This record gives sequence, structure tokens and C-alpha cells, in this order.
Amino acid sequence: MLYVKDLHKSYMSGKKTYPVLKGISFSVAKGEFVAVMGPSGSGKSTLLNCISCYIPFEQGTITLGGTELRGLSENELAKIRNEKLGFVFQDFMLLDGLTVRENILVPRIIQGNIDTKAALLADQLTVLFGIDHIQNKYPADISGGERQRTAVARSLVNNPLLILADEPTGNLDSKSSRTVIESFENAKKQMNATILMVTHDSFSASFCDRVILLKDGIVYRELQRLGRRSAFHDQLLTAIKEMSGDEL
Ligand SMILES: Nc1ncnc2c1ncn2[C@@H]1O[C@H](COP(=O)(O)OP(=O)(O)OP(=O)(O)O)[C@@H](O)[C@H]1O
Repeated sequence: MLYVKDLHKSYMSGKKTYPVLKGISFSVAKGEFVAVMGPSGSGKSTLLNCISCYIPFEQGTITLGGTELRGLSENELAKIRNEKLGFVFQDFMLLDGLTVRENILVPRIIQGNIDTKAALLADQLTVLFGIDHIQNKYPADISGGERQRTAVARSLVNNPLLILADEPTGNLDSKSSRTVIESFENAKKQMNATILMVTHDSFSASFCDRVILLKDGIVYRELQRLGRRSAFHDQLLTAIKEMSGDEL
């Protein structure tokens, strides 16, 4: 569903070029929940921004649902962002003047496409994520976990091919983090949603099917969850420790 092949991305500072992504390749299958982890500066956000069509890259290919992103016009990229991708950010990015239900429907409002089907899906999403009782409240009057679950519902209301989540639990306590990660799990199980999540939190990552470890702009290792979450968490902690140890 998502194929990233030999991706290279550098930033310029004055006349100097700083390579950040140095040939990243991986894929994400339909219905997979995948985390990207790695030390600060390893290129996680840069990778997500390339897949989001927000920044250009010099070399390699990104193919989303059969469409290669390289070479598309700004209009075509904007269409992909609006119709094929769903976004969840660390700081929720909800509109304060809209209710929970209205926030969930924002992508449809942007498309000018609010029909009974969209309204029904919004209702189903509020039930699925346990926020139906607060759907008429405003973001200021609900908890952080409820805000992020609203954002997860919003990311799904267009039935996107892929949800990109950048540190979705970064501003939450562990209890709220768990409810947000469980909402991704529910989206995967109930709607066959495909999720790529950048996180620093190994506990959140342990709920995923697979974790991609980035280091210095390359894929250091990929770990597949085969059994219990707690065992996968231990496996992740060991791999992260080994990755840090390699630096010494
Ligand atoms: N717009 C930019 N211009 C120049 N350099 C940048 C830009 N954005 C990021 N960088 C640099 O690229 C490197 C990778 O940054 P990136 O934000 O992708 O890392 P990250 O793994 O997401 O880090 P963190 O975990 O701290 O968020 C860093 O050294 C950063 O300073």
C-alpha cells in the first residue's frame, strides 16, 4: 500500500548540504499499524513530511496506493493530502470554535462533501472511540486523551488510504496515551485502517504490528510483533538499548 524506496533527503544550510535521509526503504501493507522510532535527529519527522507531500526529496520513490508521489503537481499533491491521507499531530490541531462532532467532520467540510453517509460515519467513530457522550462539547472542555481521540476520528472520516501520526501520545499521560493507541488499534481492527506512527514511546509502539528503527538516516532494524504485546515491548527495549550502545 505504501512503498518507500531508497529515499534520500538533505537540507541546505548556506552552501552546505546536510543529508538527513540516506536511502530509506520500507513498505506498509493495508491494515498494518507500524511505528517509526529512533533517536532525536534521526529523520523521523522528515520521513513523515516526505510521505505527507509537504517537503520535496532528491532521490528515491514513494508510492501510495499505486500512485507515485514524485513528479506530481502541487494541486495533485494537495488532493492526495486531502483525500488519501489522514493526519494526527502531537498537539491535536482541533478547531476551538467547533464541537467534537464538527471537528471530526472538518475534512468533509473542506471537501464540501457532507452527506448522510459522512454524518453516519462520524457518529460511528464517536461510538468506536468512546467520545459519543462528549460530541457536542468544545475542545477546551474535554481532556487531552478525548481531544486526541477526536483527532483520530477526524483522520478517519475521509476513509484515507493511510493515517500519518506524528508523536500522537507526546502530550499525554500514560492512561490517556493508552486510550489513544487503543483507538488506533480499533480503527485497524474495525475499519482495516493503515497507520504509520512516529513515536518516542516504546510502550505505544509495542501495540503496533511492526516497528521500524531509524538511526542516522537509515533503517537500523525492523521488528515484527509475533506474540504478546508485553514480550514485544521487552524486545523493543532491548533493540533500542543495542542501538544506543552502538553509538558508544
Ligand atoms: N527545515 C529544516 N532545515 C534544516 N535542517 C532541518 C530541517 N528540519 C529538520 N532538520 C534537521 O534534520 C535532522 C532530522 O530532523 P527530524 O526532525 O527529521 O528528526 P527527528 O528524528 O524527527 O527528531 P526528533 O525526534 O527530535 O523530533 C535534524 O538534524 C534537524 O535539525
